Amino acid sequence: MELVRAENLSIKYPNSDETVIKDTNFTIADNEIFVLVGPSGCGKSTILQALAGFIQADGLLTMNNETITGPDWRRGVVFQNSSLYPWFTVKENVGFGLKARKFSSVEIDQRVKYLLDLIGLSNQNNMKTFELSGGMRQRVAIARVLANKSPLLLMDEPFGALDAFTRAKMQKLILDIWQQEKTSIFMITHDLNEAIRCGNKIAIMNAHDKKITKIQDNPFQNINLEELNDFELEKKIDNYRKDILKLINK
Ligand SMILES: Nc1ncnc2c1ncn2[C@@H]1O[C@H](COP(=O)(O)OP(=O)(O)OP(=O)(O)O)[C@@H](O)[C@H]1O
Repeated sequence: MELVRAENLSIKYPNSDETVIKDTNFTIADNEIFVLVGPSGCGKSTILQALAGFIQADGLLTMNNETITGPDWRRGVVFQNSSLYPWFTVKENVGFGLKARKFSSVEIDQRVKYLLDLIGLSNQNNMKTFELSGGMRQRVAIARVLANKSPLLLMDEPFGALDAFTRAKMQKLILDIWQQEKTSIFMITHDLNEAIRCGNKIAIMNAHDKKITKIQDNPFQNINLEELNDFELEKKIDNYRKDILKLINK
């Protein structure tokens, strides 16, 4: 089932005459991980911001056939350095959105407990977030968004600030979460290995066209390249990566 549809989507920032995105088209299906790659400054975050409802776009942009007109709990956003509430505990940060939406404390406790288990931070539930490592903080940011049961997660370079080892663990976590929660994910990354490990679909932009120029199915989802011991498969993935790079650098 289709969740998001963008048709002839064009975007200008209110303070500028420049058209950043011009006539782009894409759809995101239910329970799909849609990864967007492209060179710096091509407009990836701009598309994410329109999806989040932070900026207005021309053309059609719908979720569940409703035009996106502003931010909404159904679209949860995770940034590279998501700010948590430093004076709140891990548990309070994760439950914050549900409290604001007036869920009962029993419901909040249940959901928060489940999510802390899922992200592997049950033992840290009473820690203040300034006491956590960068990777732990990003896990809390993801759980905070998941708490709302948003059907769509929007992630802008969510692991960009993390070391390679933590990053690989976070990619696995995202895949686990996606399987458990059946959510759709729109993710921006600069890391093609990350795109290949996480995406069902890989969407590509280049520096000139101001649009998504190609969307392809990813035949290699869930393969951790760090642990790969199959030379033939490695070669295939390498060629696939090179093809994507060609389109990015076009
Ligand atoms: N708030 C803003 N007001 C005006 N122009 C902006 C604004 N934010 C971004 N832009 C411009 O829009 C274009 C696309 O920026 P955007 O941040 O979407 O690119 P990006 O592909 O996400 O880049 P990066 O990979 O470096 O994060 C750039 O030319 C940028 O200068």
